[in-house]
Amino acid sequence: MMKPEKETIRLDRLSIGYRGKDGVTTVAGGICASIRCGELTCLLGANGVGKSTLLRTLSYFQPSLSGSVYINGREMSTFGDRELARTIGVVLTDKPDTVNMTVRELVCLGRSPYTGFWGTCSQEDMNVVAEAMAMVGIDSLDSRMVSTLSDGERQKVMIAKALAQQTPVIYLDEPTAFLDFPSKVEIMQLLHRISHTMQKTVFLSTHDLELALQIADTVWLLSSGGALTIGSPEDMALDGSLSSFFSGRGISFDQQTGLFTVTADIVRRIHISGCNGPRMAMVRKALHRRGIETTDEVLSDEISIEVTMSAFRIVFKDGSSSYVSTVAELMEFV
Ligand SMILES: Nc1ncnc2c1ncn2[C@@H]1O[C@H](COP(=O)(O)OP(=O)(O)OP(=O)(O)O)[C@@H](O)[C@H]1O
Repeated sequence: MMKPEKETIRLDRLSIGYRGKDGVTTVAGGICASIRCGELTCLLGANGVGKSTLLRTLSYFQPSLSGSVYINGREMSTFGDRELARTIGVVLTDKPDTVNMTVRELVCLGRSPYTGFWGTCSQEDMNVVAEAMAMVGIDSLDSRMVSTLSDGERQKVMIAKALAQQTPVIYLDEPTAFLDFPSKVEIMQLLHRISHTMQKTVFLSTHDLELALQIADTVWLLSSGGALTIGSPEDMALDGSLSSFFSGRGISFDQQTGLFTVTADIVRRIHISGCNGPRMAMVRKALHRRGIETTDEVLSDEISIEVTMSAFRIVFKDGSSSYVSTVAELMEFV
């Protein structure tokens, strides 16, 4: 069976960066990649690697140094302003200048590529705005002034504005920055839902690594120097791309759990036995934080720990033992 063609955006030997009076600074060069519709794609990379530069170049806010960007097979530079505004919606993290208006008025601005010179919204435009606000779940904020919104609420409003723009492509620069964890999850799930249910091409940059690895369909890892690795989070976990990308930065990637752990210098080893499960896992986690690795081997010169169904037992070097009920109490003996 033929796979459906999903490529919307194609980067062909794209070089991004800046031209200044002192010459050209290339942030990343020779990028060949594509972004697909009906998927959420997340761009990850350390501070300063060029995520915003790439997003600005793809949004046509800044010129590329060389190479091309194709949207549905057509070179981006051949699009007129209005046509581009009907094709790409961009959500930036900066607070909008337009705070002195209501939420509905701001979302209505998303209709500007379709409205006339005076920007007057028709009934049909208002229906699109209402639909966008409902999709994002902000109907109740309708007449609130934008300046009174929380960061999370404002982010949703900006996403609703992009939806009201009815573009097949949406780019977002760090949409989860400054949000509390549940709001980050909500925004990422919302964007995932939008990409899948509306068949949109959603591409965003983020520093929320674990969230991106759980929610993104495809991940782009951009390294300093401009090297780009692309794949599904699972394939990247299996082929070692994630481990090597983050190696040596105080975190390591656990292929079994698919999670990152803070790397600790191991200074001791302790024997642990008993029921495997969450209680054992939490003891291991607390020990790891203290630089202690657990082993099945009984070590004569160390205490050992037994995890039972209801308690933690510490066996001291002289053979005596004590029971405690919490991990914190256990750590006091370690
Ligand atoms: N206007 C500019 N002129 C020259 N260099 C710039 C300009 N804007 C950014 N840079 C440089 O380009 C590089 C990439 O910056 P960019 O903002 O794209 O990184 P980023 O990955 O988005 O970083 P962060 O995660 O910190 O937001 C950095 O070295 C930055 O200093």
